[in-house]
Amino acid sequence: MSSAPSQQKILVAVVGVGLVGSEFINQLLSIPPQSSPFKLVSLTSSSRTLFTGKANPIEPNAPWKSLLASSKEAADLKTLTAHLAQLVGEKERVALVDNTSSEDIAGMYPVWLKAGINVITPNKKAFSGEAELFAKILSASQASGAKFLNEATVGAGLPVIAPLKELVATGDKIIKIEGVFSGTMSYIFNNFSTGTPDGPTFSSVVAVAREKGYTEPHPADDLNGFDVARKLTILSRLISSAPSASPSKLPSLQSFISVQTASLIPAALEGIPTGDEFIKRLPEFDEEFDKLRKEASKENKVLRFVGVVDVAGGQVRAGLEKYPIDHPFATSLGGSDNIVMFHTERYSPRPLIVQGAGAGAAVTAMGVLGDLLKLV
Ligand SMILES: NC(=O)C1=CN([C@@H]2O[C@H](COP(=O)(O)OP(=O)(O)OC[C@H]3O[C@@H](n4cnc5c(N)ncnc54)[C@H](OP(=O)(O)O)[C@@H]3O)[C@@H](O)[C@H]2O)C=CC1
Ligand SMILES: N[C@@H](CC=O)C(=O)O
Ligand code: NA
Repeated sequence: MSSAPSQQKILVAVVGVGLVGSEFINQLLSIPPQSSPFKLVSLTSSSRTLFTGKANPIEPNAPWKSLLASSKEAADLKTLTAHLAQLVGEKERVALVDNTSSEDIAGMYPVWLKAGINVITPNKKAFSGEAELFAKILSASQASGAKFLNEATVGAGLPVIAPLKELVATGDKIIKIEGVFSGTMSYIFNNFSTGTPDGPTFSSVVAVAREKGYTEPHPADDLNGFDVARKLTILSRLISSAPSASPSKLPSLQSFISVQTASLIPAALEGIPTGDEFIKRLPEFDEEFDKLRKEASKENKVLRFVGVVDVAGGQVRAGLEKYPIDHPFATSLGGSDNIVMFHTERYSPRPLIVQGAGAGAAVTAMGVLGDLLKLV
């Protein structure tokens, strides 16, 4: 019996070796080499690049951190692009994994896709930024056939993008998507608002969330709701740009700034430069948040910071809303969980619900590696 012809391995270049990037590399290298469909050929940090070429890929037990740190090649996207484009020219399949949150790297996606390099990423910037960049990404991918996959941009490793693509591609009609999309906001309101009129002060919950590392270094970067607005932009554009999409009432978003976002930053604390000062002054506003909690409790409700893509109503919005104490947003969330409800023609009147950890290196890297496996 003749054995099946061995498949060409996909050559992988990683840009960004921080929290998610390092975990991603470890998960990738933990696939046994004999069964791995990948060869890791390049690593780039903010200062250095290591390019091994396909004959000499980075092996599972290689000390990749020190190899990268001691590389003589300075990080330079032009050179990296040339290296990778040359590999594609040799009829190899190449994937670039962007594990940064950099706008500059996001701006390179059209170039990479045009060159036939697949792009995999948890970085929200390209898909939630200027509409022109997103349009360039779509047309570059269509022209070359190279794919861009971004499951981990919404709900980290939770399946959100993939099921949404499948619902739309199989002809279901999305009526509304609503959810708790921010791990940080989830933690804050799961602890602040439990249905009772009293509880810990808002500022103390935010301070604990910061100590536990759930918030950005400057908590205003979570409380402004922009992270949620970016995730909603990604979902909204996915619905509108799907090949099978029919005209919808959804607004065309110029960027995540176009999302109606109700920031939780008190006006007097707008623009405070440091996280420390912000945390120090936040207690001045505890009474306002306490009033909101009491009002919700009177109605037997809790407060949750949610995002809504209301396709039927033609609205994309992020903000604080009240939910009955027996609603899944009140009963089933713990820690920094995300929850996403898809209300569709088929999933009606009961929605399709996805729930679980929506942040953290292990689950985010899993989402990225899962996307990479979709290329195989
Ligand atoms: N952490 C999480 O739970 C989740 C994260 N994400 C997304 O995953 C991505 C990575 O997040 P995370 O790992 O937590 O963040 P980190 O800050 O830990 O890592 C980002 C890394 O990118 C590097 N970097 C920045 N600019 C460049 C550049 N031009 N070239 C090469 N490397 C660069 C940074 O290097 P340096 O430090 O030297 O600047 C840093 O090591 C982000 O887009 C984030 O939004 C998505 C879902 C959940
Ligand atoms: N800061 C984000 C993490 C991933 O996007 C969150 O709070 O959900
Ligand atoms: Na996801």
